[in-house]
Amino acid sequence: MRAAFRADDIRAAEAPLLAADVPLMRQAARAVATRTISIARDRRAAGLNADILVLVGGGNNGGDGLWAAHDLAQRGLAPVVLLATDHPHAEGLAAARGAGVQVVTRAELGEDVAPFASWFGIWLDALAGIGLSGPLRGELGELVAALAEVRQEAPRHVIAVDTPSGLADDPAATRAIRADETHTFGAPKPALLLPPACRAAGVVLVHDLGIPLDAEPAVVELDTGDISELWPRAGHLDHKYTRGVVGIDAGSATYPGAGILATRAALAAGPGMVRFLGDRAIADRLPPEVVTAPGRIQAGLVGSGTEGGPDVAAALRDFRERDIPVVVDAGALASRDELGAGPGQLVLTPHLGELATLLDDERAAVEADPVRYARAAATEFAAVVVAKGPETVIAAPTGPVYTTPPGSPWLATAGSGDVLAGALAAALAQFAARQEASEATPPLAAQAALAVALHAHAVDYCPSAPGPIRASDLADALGPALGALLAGQ
Ligand SMILES: NC(=O)C1=CN([C@@H]2O[C@H](COP(=O)(O)OP(=O)(O)OC[C@H]3O[C@@H](n4cnc5c(N)ncnc54)[C@H](O)[C@@H]3O)[C@@H](O)[C@H]2O)[C@@H](O)CC1
Ligand SMILES: Nc1ncnc2c1ncn2[C@@H]1O[C@H](COP(=O)(O)OP(=O)(O)O)[C@@H](O)[C@H]1O
Ligand SMILES: [K+]
Repeated sequence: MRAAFRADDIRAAEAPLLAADVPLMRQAARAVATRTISIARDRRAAGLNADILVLVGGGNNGGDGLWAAHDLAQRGLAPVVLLATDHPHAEGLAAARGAGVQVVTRAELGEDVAPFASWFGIWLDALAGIGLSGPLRGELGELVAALAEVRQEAPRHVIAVDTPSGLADDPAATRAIRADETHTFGAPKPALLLPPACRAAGVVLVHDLGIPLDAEPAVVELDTGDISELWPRAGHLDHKYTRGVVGIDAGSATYPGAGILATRAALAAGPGMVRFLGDRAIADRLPPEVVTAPGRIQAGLVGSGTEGGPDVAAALRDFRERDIPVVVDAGALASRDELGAGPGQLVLTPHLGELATLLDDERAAVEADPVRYARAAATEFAAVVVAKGPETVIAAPTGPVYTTPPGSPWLATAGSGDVLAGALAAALAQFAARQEASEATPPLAAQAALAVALHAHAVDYCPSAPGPIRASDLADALGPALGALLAGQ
């Protein structure tokens, strides 16, 4: 699990340590310098340009950069500082100069700043961190835009100090120099874990520096370790009804496969029973352990492989009236009258195009800020929204936004969403059963995130991995993937 916190919360958590003269900046700089030395060594060994340019802005983020330059110089390297401010961190600048670091100012370079920066194979981006207020503006904004272009021209290694300058709280911010790695202090910042900004952060390495954070996280990223820890396990005294019963009404004459895939996925993801309550013709094509008789269920799935319509709306209404968690997928998302406040807890699973339709907006606008739209839909429909895309974000009306490490792009295959829908319903049924037994369970959005993480992890268990996968293999792979995680592998 990784949790990201808003800049204000990190600043508040740092304050007592700074008041006690804990040298946070020196520790941050040392971590960056140590990593930079190893990158420089590797690049030199590979015959690549290993000259180091430290981009320095006016706040403490620039201070980190200056102290890193100092540390690098003390350890025998020859970094150059590009000072992009008239108000540099005074102590840091004195230390860097004292260690013999060459300092060039933005003003001296004028129009030549881009060609100058292009001479260097390694950039440390210490222009701005969590002190950023709003989107990058003015000269700093122009500099970042110019350097972002240079960065694309030739392969070079960019290390972002705390954040790629320009990114902090807002995941929709896009003006930044794309980093290969981001060394972030205290805790990740929201933009480092959420799309689309996270694509500019590269690998995010966290140096906690002993900063104690007890605010509510803005973002929680759940991974396979959390599945091992939190996914319900069968206990000695369990029977099939205490392990969770899933009800599925999915598939149609046009798309029968979706009902089959969702059901196979639900079977593989660990519940005590799966009831298929949809089209009889589909039921005849399901594995023998699927129960087709009606009866009690603890979570439902409706809509995969359908185009909506009165029957789908009626199925959704029926599931809701049972007052259980219900996964609302594909065609069922069009049943507007059945969404919104009422009995049962809804988990909507739109891809970004469906999310745009749900909110009567353009797909491009949703792609530019999926988190905001997921939250808006969660609020409008009083639901958990699983906004599916290259990165999937999960939002309830309040509380942290959940996400998972990005999955393999091979997940973008027809039927993959049906598999996810089945896995989600299976997860919700199992957690609901645990809740009935008065056990503590994670919030619904976290339960959904665990299913999303399992879906992505199962790619590795498909027979064709690491190559392209088929959704039916993915459905079956959920079982071995989950089994290995529960066994602690
Ligand atoms: N609080 C601390 O002492 C610690 C802070 N650390 C570093 O300090 C950073 C925070 O430092 P600061 O609060 O001084 O701020 P930053 O250094 O992040 O940013 C301030 C600079 O950005 C400029 N700026 C702000 N908003 C802008 C905008 N919208 N457009 C253009 N320019 C803008 C300001 O004029 C200023 O030059 C962290 O990100 C981290 O790197 C670390 O050294 C660890 C300890
Ligand atoms: N580029 C990508 N990288 C990783 N995962 C992706 C990518 N594109 C799509 N996915 C995932 O694949 C699944 C596709 O679901 P969906 O769009 O509903 O497809 P379908 O309806 O064909 O099953 C979602 O879980 C989504 O997050
Ligand atoms: K930075």
